[in-house]
Amino acid sequence: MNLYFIINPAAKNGRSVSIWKQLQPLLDREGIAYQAYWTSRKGEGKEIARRIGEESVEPTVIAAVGGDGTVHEVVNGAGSFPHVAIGCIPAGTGNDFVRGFRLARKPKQALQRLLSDVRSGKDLAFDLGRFASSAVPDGVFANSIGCGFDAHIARMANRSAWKGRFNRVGIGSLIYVLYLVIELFRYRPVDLDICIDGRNYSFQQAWMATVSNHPYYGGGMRIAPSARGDDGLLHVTVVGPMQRWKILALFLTVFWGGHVRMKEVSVFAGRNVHIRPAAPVPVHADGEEARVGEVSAWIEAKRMRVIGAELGE
Ligand SMILES: Nc1ncnc2c1ncn2[C@@H]1O[C@H](COP(=O)(O)OP(=O)(O)OP(=O)(O)O)[C@@H](O)[C@H]1O
Repeated sequence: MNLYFIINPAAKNGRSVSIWKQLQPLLDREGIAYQAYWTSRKGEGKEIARRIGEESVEPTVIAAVGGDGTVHEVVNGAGSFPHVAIGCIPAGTGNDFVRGFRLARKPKQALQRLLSDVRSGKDLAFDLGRFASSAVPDGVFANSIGCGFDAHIARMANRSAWKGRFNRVGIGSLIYVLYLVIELFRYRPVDLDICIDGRNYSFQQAWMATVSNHPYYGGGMRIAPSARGDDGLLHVTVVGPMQRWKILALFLTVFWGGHVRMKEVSVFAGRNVHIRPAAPVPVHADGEEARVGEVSAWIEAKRMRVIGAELGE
C-alpha cells in the first residue's frame, strides 16, 4: 500500500508543523515507506491528491495533516478514486472529519491507528457528498455543506486575524463563538425554498440550512444527531424564523444535539437536496467558502474509503 501525507503548514495557524515534527520520528521508527508533501498555498493539497490518485493504480492512502479544510482539499482531489483511502492526522482548529468518521482524536493515536490499518489493509467505505451549482464546477464534501448564517460565520471567522491569536493560546474553536455573537445582531435571515427528493418546502426568514453527511460541524457541534456517514442519506437541518436571543440558546443546545427539539428547527433526510435562497447568501462546504446562492447536493453511497476510522453505534 502506498502511503502519502499532505501537510498543511498553515493549519491551526502553524501548529500543524510542530504536530508533524513530533510524529515524524515515530513514523520513521516504524520503517514504513511513505512520502510527505507540504502545501505551499491553498488549493495545492487538492492538486497533489489528484495527481497521486491519477498516477497510482495500486491501493493508496492519502492522509491529510491539518484540519477540515485540508481534508476537504484531499477529498476533492482523490476522495472518489476507488483505489485511494483517505486518512487524517488531526492538526486543525475544528477536526469534524475525525469526529464524524471516528478516527482517533489525538494526532499520535491517529497515526498509530492509521499505520495499523495500513499494515492490515483495512479501510471503511463511507458516503461522499457532492454539490454543484450552475456558476462553478462541482465539488465534494465529506462533512457538510451549509447555507446562511453558519456559512456567514465560517466566512467571517476564517478571514479574521483573531483566528491566529485564538489558536496560539489553544482556544481556536472559540473564534466561531465570537463571530456567532457579533454577527447575530447583523445577519439578515432570508427565505429559502428547499427541495428534498422531489418534495418542496418553503421557509420564510430562515437562518440557515445545513446538509450533513455525519453529525458534526463547526468544531464539534452535533448539528445532525441522527446522521451516519454510511446510511446513504443527507441529513438536512433548517433553522427557520427565530428570535435573535434564541439563536444563542440554539448554539448551546447544538453541542449535544438538543436543538432538534426546538419548534423552529426542522430536520429531513434524503438523497438529493436543492436549496434556493431568495437573496444571495454564502455557502460553505466542510467549513470552506464555496459559493453564494443556489446549491444542489446529493449523496454517493459508500463512495469514499477512509482509513483509521471506526463504524458508529
Ligand atoms: N500552504 C498553505 N498556505 C495557506 N493556506 C493553506 C495552505 N494549504 C492549505 N491551505 C488552506 O488553509 C485553510 C485552513 O486549513 P484547515 O482547515 O486544514 O486548518 P484549520 O483552519 O486550522 O482547521 P479547521 O478547518 O478545522 O478550522 C484551508 O482553507 C486550506 O485550503
